Amino acid sequence: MLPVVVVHGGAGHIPKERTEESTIGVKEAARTGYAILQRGGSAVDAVVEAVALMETNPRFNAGRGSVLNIKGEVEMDALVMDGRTLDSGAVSAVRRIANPVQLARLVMEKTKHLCLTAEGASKFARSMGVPEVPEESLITDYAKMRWKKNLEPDANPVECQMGKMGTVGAVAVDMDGNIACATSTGGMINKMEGRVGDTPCVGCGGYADNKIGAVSPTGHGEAIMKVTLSRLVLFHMEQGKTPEEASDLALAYMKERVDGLGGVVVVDHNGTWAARFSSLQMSWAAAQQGKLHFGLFHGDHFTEPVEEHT
Ligand SMILES: CC(C)C[C@H](NC(=O)C[C@H](N)C(=O)O)C(=O)O
Repeated sequence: MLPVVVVHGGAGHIPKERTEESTIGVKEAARTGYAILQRGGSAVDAVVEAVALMETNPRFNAGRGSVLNIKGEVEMDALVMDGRTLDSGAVSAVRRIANPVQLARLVMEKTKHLCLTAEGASKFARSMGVPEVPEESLITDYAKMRWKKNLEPDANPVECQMGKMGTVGAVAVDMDGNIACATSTGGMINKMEGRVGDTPCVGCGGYADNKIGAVSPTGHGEAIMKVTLSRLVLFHMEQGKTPEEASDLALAYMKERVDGLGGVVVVDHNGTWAARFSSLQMSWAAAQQGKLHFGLFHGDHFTEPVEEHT
């Protein structure tokens, strides 16, 4: 099986001066995931490490750089799913950890549950030896500025969500044909305390099944949940659609039915991949057969060689 990894860095509007960094970030994540796959690493390893790298990068709305909730705090959601067994692990509204996706993986591998939330998730992190980090280490000046701006009485609710975006996600197929997905986010700007979005909900913020493929989405979480976007894409693939057709059908349905915009990265069990979005832009990158593909706006498809380790 020819390994492949596809990542996204969010479907929200990225201000012009930040697009370059976003593209660099997704390319780096795709390269990291691809190197793991080429060394014979698993699809789960590849998606978790690719996502963890983007969580650490302050340019994305996940881990450090997350958007703030209404109280000015960071509450993060993350999910990982293993398409071999349909096991998944998630954390929601978790605070003061650097890499929620790695904690989600521990939930999958070390507990009999699929999702841990808030304080319970923090306690579990401590019990696993995951270090607690100071809240301030996750908050960037940019996130603080957006938060303040959105608290102003005349703030425009649409504008509110613009400017600082970058939920992150990845899907991969490894050499053995195993498939996985992972997604991580700080959520929506100035969300209510305790708000849980699509990301940690299996079938919404991601799904992976070796028999079909895998999806990681980004977009307005409430809309994604209403249509269970990830599972909807896979449903269309089960009906014989290609990853690209299935993505476009599911995204069009979300737009028509609930007025929601977003994007997805997708792979099928043959290694065919797609990166599609109904929003204005989505930063994405894919690596397969010695080539790195990437883009940001509709119609973009740039390529460059990627190092092959054999
Ligand atoms: C405005 C939207 C398109 C921006 C997008 N947000 C998410 O994906 C948020 C995540 N799905 C949630 O609801 O918690 C982004 O970060 O790029």
